[in-house]
Amino acid sequence: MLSVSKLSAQRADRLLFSGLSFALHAGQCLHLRGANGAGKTTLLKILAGLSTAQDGEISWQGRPLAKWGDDYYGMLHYLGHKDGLKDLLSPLANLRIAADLSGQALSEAAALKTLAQAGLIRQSDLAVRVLSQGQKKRAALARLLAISRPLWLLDEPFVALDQAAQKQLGEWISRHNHDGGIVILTSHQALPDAIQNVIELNLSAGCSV
Ligand SMILES: Nc1ncnc2c1ncn2[C@@H]1O[C@H](COP(=O)(O)OP(=O)(O)OP(=O)(O)O)[C@@H](O)[C@H]1O
Repeated sequence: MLSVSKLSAQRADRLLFSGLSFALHAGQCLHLRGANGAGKTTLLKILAGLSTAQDGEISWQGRPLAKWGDDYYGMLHYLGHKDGLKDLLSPLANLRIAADLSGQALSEAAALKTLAQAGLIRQSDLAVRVLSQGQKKRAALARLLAISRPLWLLDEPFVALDQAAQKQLGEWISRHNHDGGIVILTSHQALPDAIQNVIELNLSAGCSV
């Protein structure tokens, strides 16, 4: 379970949100909504342990993040606006290195199978720098399948994806929820139908779900 209690964030001289509280249980998906600049990315980064809140507490599995230390990073995938890929390496090499770094070694055959699921089999050996935006996004998203982690924090994951890839990502998220994983995502567009029982949190409007 991920629980957030009375969280507040200020950036520059602007209070983005305060008193933000919610709890997410295994299998739930939270859709963060709100106008440009409302603080969605800021909140995701705070939840990922990459940025600090002014006030409040976040706990994972009943334990405050401060007590988790670096072990917390092994619980989550954070996919931000930057895809986190090495431009000179191939999607295959990127995926295998990411898996190695996470301590979940991935054979070449398993990595290729994942890239096939991501629709990238023909591009698996090309340098990432020559891929299209959508293909780069697919290469980044392939990590979700290849490296098992319970918490997915996804910032605008559908941007740059074509209809088929959006539908497929919706199915991955649905399956992750079905397997007990938690997903928090931002999206300015409606979510694919496959994602069920979505909780919405509008940062422009309120602070609790
Ligand atoms: N390090 C920072 N220094 C100053 N201001 C910041 C910083 N980080 C974020 N902000 C400001 O905080 C506000 C919230 O930014 P954030 O990226 O969280 O918004 P968002 O809801 O994700 O927006 P969008 O829908 O446009 O992606 C913005 O006004 C942004 O300029």
